Amino acid sequence: MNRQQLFEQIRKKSSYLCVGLDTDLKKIPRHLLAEKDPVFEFNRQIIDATHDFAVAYKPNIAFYEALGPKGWESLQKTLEYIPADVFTIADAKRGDIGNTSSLYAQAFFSQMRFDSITVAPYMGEDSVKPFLEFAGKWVILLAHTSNAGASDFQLIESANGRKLYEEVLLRSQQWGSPDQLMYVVGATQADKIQGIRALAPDHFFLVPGIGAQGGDLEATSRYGMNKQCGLLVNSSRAILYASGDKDFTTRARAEAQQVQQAMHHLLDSILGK
Ligand SMILES: O=c1ccn([C@@H]2O[C@H](COP(=O)(O)O)[C@@H](O)[C@H]2O)c(=O)[nH]1
Repeated sequence: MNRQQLFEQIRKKSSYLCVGLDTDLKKIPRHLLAEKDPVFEFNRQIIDATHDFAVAYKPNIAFYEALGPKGWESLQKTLEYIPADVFTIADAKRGDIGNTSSLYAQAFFSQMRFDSITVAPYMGEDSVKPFLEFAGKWVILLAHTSNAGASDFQLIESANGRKLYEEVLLRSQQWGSPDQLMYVVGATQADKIQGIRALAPDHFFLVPGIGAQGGDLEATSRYGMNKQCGLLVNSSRAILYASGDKDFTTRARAEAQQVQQAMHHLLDSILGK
């Protein structure tokens, strides 16, 4: 899916919601554990309940890897089940020396056919480039993350006065265009988003941190939106585990719809109808 198509989906659904598929066997409703593949069954029902409010799904790969071969199988089945007009993100945070990165890219883009993958930028250009060589695919580089530890390294200032995350944003723009590169920018420190948008005016941002982490959707949107929206705002636990019982799909749907409604108003008020 290219940038224009992504924007068209955002306009069509009046939503820039990404539902995070962080499917945890300890948290899904008990009755699903009797299914042959409880993880896929949970995801299938969540996708059915939310896809009209979501423009992206983001399985966090850790939740599947942790289950061994069965987890990879559930992931593949989930990916195949996601409707073709919905953007897919492998939240894998990969990145290694070039030849290894090439194989990670092959795994997620050729074998598994995700639209995009999250990549850690800290091994530098040669670790990111192999992902960018896949035509039609997206790299989502970690820039300013939503966790408390983001300040440990990302806020360190170099001699030129730039913080590390600013350096990531500026340098990486020489490696790929806004048609293939997005950035992870956490919603938990909305005060930073305006400055980040100034450094990367045209790129999409994947924004985790609303919902369970308490980030601010309104401030994120007001400071972070560009003329093509430029935001995919993720919520995982708040939607997936809105109920741990048999009504989990109804509650997940209501939660996703509530976020979509807020996004609908924000899109209208920031971008116009
Ligand atoms: O900076 C980051 C980068 C990635 N994540 C991931 O997003 C989701 C958030 O889940 P919630 O349940 O909505 O808090 C999860 O997969 C994280 O690993 C992030 O939170 N922050």
